[in-house]
Amino acid sequence: MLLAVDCGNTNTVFSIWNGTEFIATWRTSTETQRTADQYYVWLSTLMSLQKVDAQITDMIISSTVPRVVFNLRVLADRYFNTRPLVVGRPDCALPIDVRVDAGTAVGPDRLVNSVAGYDLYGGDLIVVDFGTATTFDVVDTDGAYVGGVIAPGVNLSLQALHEAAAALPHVDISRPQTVVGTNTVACMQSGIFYGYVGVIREVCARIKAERARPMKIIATGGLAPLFQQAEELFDDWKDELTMHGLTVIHLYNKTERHPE
Ligand SMILES: Nc1ncnc2c1ncn2[C@@H]1O[C@H](COP(=O)(O)OP(=O)(O)O)[C@@H](O)[C@H]1O
Ligand SMILES: CC(C)(COP(=O)(O)O)[C@@H](O)C(=O)NCCC(=O)O
Ligand SMILES: [K+]
Repeated sequence: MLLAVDCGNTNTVFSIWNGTEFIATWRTSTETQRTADQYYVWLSTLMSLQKVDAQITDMIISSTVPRVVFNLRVLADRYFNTRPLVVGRPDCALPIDVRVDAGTAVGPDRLVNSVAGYDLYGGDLIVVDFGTATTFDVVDTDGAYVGGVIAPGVNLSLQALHEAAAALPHVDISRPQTVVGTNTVACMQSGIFYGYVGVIREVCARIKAERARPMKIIATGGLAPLFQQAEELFDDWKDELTMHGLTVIHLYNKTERHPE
């Protein structure tokens, strides 16, 4: 079975794919100090607690944090006796083209999202991912990643307000009842929530205008449903989009290529 690892700047998600479906998904905070042995203790404990009987034979990693890749490689080698595919490295082929300025190291999560989006929805897409940063990935008609937009993440924006202004508390994102807040928390929530609705609308409208064609907007990340339920901003949203992309890339490398 395949262990797919999606490491973002805030959280790292591990999912086990049996070839047809994900049989387990676990999330831990991303920490550059965590060793292979620590990952394994955590993972094997959860597997036995939830009675997940999986023989891991393959591993694929997407990481926006380069420093964690070394320890994940050691995890693969020491505990699963396999050499992991690492998205973005030359030996991990992608089923799509990447058409950006020379020398640009595109975030692997964005490439994986583009692969997943193209596989599920076809070309001409905008994939919006609510992570530490909010990213907009533009997928061409033929599935190529052709660039996008990086905006500060929703929680990052709330945290920045709190850290920079002595009188502003830490607050969680939610949709305020009214745009005009009558207390500090409601004012902050309104600024972030409706500000973000504006960011999403404006960025997507400008991408569509710039590319002069109809495009589907697909969202992923924990905060996608909050925005979708409130404002109908997306054509669809999919929780496990990045994980799906990892399975597609793994299969592509297993079947389409014969590297050795
Ligand atoms: N369902 C949710 N409700 C509220 N906040 C969420 C939810 N899912 C994720 N978040 C927050 O969004 C931020 C980014 O989450 P995540 O998708 O894990 O980012 P990354 O992929 O960059 O690690 C984190 O601060 C996390 O706490
Ligand atoms: C934009 C990102 C920080 C988003 O990461 P995340 O929010 O998933 O942790 C990541 O994709 C990244 O580091 N990108 C490199 C620059 C680029 O994609 O062009
Ligand atoms: K992400």
